Amino acid sequence: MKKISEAVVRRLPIYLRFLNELHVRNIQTVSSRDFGEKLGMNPAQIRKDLNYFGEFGKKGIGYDVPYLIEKIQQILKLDQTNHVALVGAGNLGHALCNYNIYLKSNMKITAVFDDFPEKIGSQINNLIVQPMNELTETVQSQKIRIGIITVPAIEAQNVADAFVKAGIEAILNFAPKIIKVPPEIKVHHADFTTELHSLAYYLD
Ligand SMILES: NC(=O)c1ccc[n+]([C@@H]2O[C@H](COP(=O)([O-])OP(=O)(O)OC[C@H]3O[C@@H](n4cnc5c(N)ncnc54)[C@H](O)[C@@H]3O)[C@@H](O)[C@H]2O)c1
Repeated sequence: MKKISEAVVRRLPIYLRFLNELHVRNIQTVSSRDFGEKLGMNPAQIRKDLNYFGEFGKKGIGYDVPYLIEKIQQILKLDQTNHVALVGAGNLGHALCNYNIYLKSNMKITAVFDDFPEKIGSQINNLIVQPMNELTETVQSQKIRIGIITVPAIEAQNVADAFVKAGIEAILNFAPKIIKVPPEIKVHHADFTTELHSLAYYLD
């Protein structure tokens, strides 16, 4: 398969969410024009993105919604179970764990860790906050491959190192700090402040 750019990979979940909305409304087919209109995107871009993975659309008919959902789920590996570990059971960590109920059953935060003694053993929904010395064992026993960092910036690198040591393959980092990891580990930064700052550029 051709090398897929990160921009394409980042658009696929947006397509998937839109397709799931159509599916809930029992809509069976969608043209790339409708697709583009609803998402505020260029239909040619959507066709090009999907064509990287195969000929999913039919000329004059469009895309079969359930089929495309299945295909995008396979491409994104959302047809597999993806357990996620979160480190930092503070304000943001709580909010993300509370969001768990909106995530599909095969992609959920299944373990949460903190190093503050008073937090260890406390409960967030159905998750019990575990001590950091249980990270590696839990990651391995639950086959966790994705880690989320919600600790203060100054601690983010330590947590990233602990994740790497535990065998995590991808990290979503909410701390405003660039973390260094081996090249085979994929990191996404969810940076609230830089998002706001770059939006400010567009203000009159
Ligand atoms: N709260 C927000 O709305 C928000 C938004 C965007 C980004 N962030 C970023 O997310 C991070 C967390 O923010 P918060 O408001 O939840 O902070 P918080 O202080 O409420 O929570 C941080 C938690 O991390 C734990 N912790 C600290 N060092 C640790 C370590 N080495 N190992 C394990 N646990 C450790 C602390 O005990 C605490 O429970 C920060 O980097 C912050 O800048 C927060």
